[in-house]
Amino acid sequence: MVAPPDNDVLWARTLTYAYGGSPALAGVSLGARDGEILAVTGPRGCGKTTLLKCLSGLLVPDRGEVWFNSAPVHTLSPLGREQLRRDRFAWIDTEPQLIAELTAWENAALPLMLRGTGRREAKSTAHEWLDRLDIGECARLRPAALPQAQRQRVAMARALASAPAVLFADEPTAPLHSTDRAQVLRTLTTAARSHGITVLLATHDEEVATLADRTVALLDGRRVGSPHSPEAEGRSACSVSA
Ligand SMILES: Nc1ncnc2c1ncn2[C@@H]1O[C@H](COP(=O)(O)OP(=O)(O)OP(=O)(O)O)[C@@H](O)[C@H]1O
Repeated sequence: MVAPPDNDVLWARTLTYAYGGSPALAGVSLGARDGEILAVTGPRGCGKTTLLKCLSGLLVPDRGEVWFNSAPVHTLSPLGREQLRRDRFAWIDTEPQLIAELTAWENAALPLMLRGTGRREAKSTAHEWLDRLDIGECARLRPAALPQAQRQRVAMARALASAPAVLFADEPTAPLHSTDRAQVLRTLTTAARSHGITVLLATHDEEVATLADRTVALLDGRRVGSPHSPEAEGRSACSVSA
């Protein structure tokens, strides 16, 4: 078995995935370093979402491996993957997925409380992040009372409040107005950098990708414009062994 490089928080080798026989990923390898913002780019349907789902344990690849902090993800049980997602990962979807019955701060605090953080501490952390994302005044409102751009900020606050090791963001600013997009993205990337959060950012927008440290481009489920194996990405210091 090939061991992942030490300085990669997330590492994947030759990921292959098909939906009912229709291929979505065909042998994608990559590594994400600790605290890095890595953009996954490519046209619609090229496999960005599927790649993020395989990396985060939402999907199990048909073939290939995923490692998080040098531990295999692809061999974990469904419960093990669920715990990993709850305790170490966060996800921001294109459409904000909030709980309608909860207020903005309760939504943002929920992942922390699910991990066992006390209500008072979770509330205070949630309020801090809502303030940082300029929606502090919406803290007591329910999602239905907020425009979509504000709901997406609540979803971002929820993801960041849980201080994940890895944040998966799937076209997170697509629903935002273009004037809002740059500011929200900058807030997101600045917050991730200052907290050492690794971000996997799927986007078809080249401008969004410029905020990342590095880009992995996909086309038809394959990597393009770069080596196909993470071993070939110039990381001789983290040599792998058979
Ligand atoms: N649940 C599904 N069932 C069947 N096919 C799917 C499913 N999800 C994605 N696909 C197909 O798999 C391929 C890759 O889709 P994926 O959503 O990963 O790409 P993407 O780059 O994220 O696209 P987009 O930018 O539109 O979200 C596409 O051909 C898509 O139609």
